[in-house]
Amino acid sequence: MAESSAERAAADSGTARQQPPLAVPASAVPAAGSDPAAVPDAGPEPAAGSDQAAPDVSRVPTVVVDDLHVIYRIYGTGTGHGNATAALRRMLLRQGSPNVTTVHAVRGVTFTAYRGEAIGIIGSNGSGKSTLLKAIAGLLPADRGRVYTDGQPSLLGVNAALMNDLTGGTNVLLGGLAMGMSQEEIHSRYQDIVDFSGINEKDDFISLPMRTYSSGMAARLRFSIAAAKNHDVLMIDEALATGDRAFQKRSEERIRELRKEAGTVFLVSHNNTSIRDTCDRVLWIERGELLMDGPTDEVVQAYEDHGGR
Ligand SMILES: Nc1ncnc2c1ncn2[C@@H]1O[C@H](COP(=O)(O)OP(=O)(O)OP(=O)(O)O)[C@@H](O)[C@H]1O
Repeated sequence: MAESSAERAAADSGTARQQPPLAVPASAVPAAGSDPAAVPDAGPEPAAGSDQAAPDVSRVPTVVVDDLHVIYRIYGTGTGHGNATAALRRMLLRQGSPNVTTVHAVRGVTFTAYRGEAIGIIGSNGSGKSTLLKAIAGLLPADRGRVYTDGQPSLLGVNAALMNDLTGGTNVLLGGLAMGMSQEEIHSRYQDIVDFSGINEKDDFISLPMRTYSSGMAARLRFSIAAAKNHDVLMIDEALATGDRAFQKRSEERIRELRKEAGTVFLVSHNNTSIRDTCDRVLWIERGELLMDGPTDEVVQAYEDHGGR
């Protein structure tokens, strides 16, 4: 679980602490499962300290990520014996644990996010963007390092769980309750949420079970539910890529509003135009490392110069 109160953390650690300069070890190995061919290239050589400014004490920090490492452990690899029966048999025979493969998905990432910022996270496939968001949301434990957050971050991913057998309308109610809204609040926002999603534009789909929705429709509804509430920290994983252009425009507008309402928004996307339109700061992650952290134009330009799309 992510730890509480970035302010407390910043105070504890004396906010002005020097963040370690970014170092890309020469021995850096691509994380298993990532596609090295898809990595544009090693990217710009990060100048020590140039891309990770010291925390700004004049603004309110909402998320502090300090030398974060996340490692996935995949059990039973190589043997084909990863199921429960095989595990029980091994226990009964008092055999050791099966082979474990590790994937070091996030490697020493450090940054501070502030209230009012919209931060894009870019990088090639398998570079660690979603893993970083999940770790900030407290859904994955840190192997090393720390994450401090202000309030409970809400992760809105294309895989965010709603109940497929329930109607879109019931999911709006459940999603709202899960986010801590009162029944009255949900009822008063219900029509806005449905209209924003555009689910009912062609027919009364909101009365049908979500399993009848296309993946784009489901993603739009998830975004609309999550965006109905003002979040301290809202994290969006690729949601904008799923809707049509009109929905993307509405989402971008809503992200701008959420920013004005003093939250912090993280957006993971492969759509550089969305990132440019929505974010004022961008983190470029490659092979689990933070390669660049700076103003959107500079970072996206560098990413594109190195073949990123
Ligand atoms: N549940 C998991 N178990 C094991 N390895 C995983 C798991 N999820 C992701 N990985 C690995 O961690 C690394 C980072 O994956 P992640 O999904 O964070 O990348 P990403 O940058 O979000 O990718 P994409 O842009 O393709 O969505 C990859 O090498 C991936 O194979």
